[in-house]
Amino acid sequence: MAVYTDITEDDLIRFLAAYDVGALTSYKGIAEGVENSNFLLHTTKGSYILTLYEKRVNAEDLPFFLGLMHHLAERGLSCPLPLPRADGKLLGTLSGRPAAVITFLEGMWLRKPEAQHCREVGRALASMHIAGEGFPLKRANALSVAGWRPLWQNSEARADEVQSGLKDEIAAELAYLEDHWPKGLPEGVIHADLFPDNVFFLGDRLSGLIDFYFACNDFLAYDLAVCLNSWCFEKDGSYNITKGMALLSGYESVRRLTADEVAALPLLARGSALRFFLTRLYDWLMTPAGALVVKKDPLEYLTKIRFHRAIVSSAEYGLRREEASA
Ligand SMILES: Nc1ncnc2c1ncn2[C@@H]1O[C@H](COP(=O)(O)OP(=O)(O)OP(=O)(O)O)[C@@H](O)[C@H]1O
Ligand SMILES: N[C@@H](CCO)C(=O)O
Repeated sequence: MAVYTDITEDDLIRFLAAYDVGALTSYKGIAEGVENSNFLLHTTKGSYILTLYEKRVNAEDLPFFLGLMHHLAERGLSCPLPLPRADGKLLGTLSGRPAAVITFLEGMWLRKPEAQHCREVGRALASMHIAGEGFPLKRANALSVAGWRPLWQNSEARADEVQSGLKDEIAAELAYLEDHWPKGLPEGVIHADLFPDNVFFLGDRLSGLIDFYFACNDFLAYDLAVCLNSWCFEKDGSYNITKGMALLSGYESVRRLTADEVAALPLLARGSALRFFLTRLYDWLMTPAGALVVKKDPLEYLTKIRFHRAIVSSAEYGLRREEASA
């Protein structure tokens, strides 16, 4: 359960006095997520999410994340909105953490997504890329290729505790990606963490996207690679090409990939798999015993790195186009 910072009822009531949300009737910690502390609030006016921003969120980046949610919502994308305080600010402080109250998005995330859901996610991702155009703030991707080596250096010495041989394999993978990382692909605002637990559905209809706290400016196709990794593999580690085809064709029904993006997809997928491997490995090794969070398995992403390493052409992902075999 991701509640790193606890709150008291008295502090919460004082904090909520700055918002137009009515009186608090109940609240509870949310047993999901690994990054921030989240609470579900019920008040006399409705339901809200309270988020306390934790370790990986730099307070200076919060105006980017919160402003982006407004920008996307104004352009018709379904996502939660941070509520303004009486002083007009979107952020306050609670239990010593930056904190925001966010509108509650109806829906559930899918534990077992199918191909039709992958198609919906592809469409929503491309729509987000288009809706993000014109957003004036910028934020570099701290977890792209330049950020991987410092992350790796924190866990490298203990990597073989998780699996023998890991230290050498990841060192070689990282060096390869640093040397071959693509340049000059189309860029824009990306979500960067659009896993199934960040996409809500009502029945089979996608109802919205949440958790914009890794959003940044980077290659648009990198975002698609994150989704290929998080939506199109089965629990046994196998790639599901039907889901891959659905995701890619859903994306391309809204925004067509350029030939360069198609050619770069295997590398981007490798890089994205390494990024999640590295943050998971770090958390696996460094999260103190007893923390109220379910740690995620880094080895799931080692399997994906190996899969992408063997890919020769994006056609193998199910991208049915001439350029895919270029
Ligand atoms: N706006 C919202 N409306 C409804 N539920 C929400 C909303 N925001 C968060 N939640 C609930 O809180 C859970 C955790 O939220 P979120 O994914 O933002 O946390 P996180 O710690 O940043 O997670 P992650 O591990 O995905 O980075 C979600 O799975 C969902 O159940
Ligand atoms: N979506 C990430 C957690 C948030 O960074 C993962 O599954 O590793």
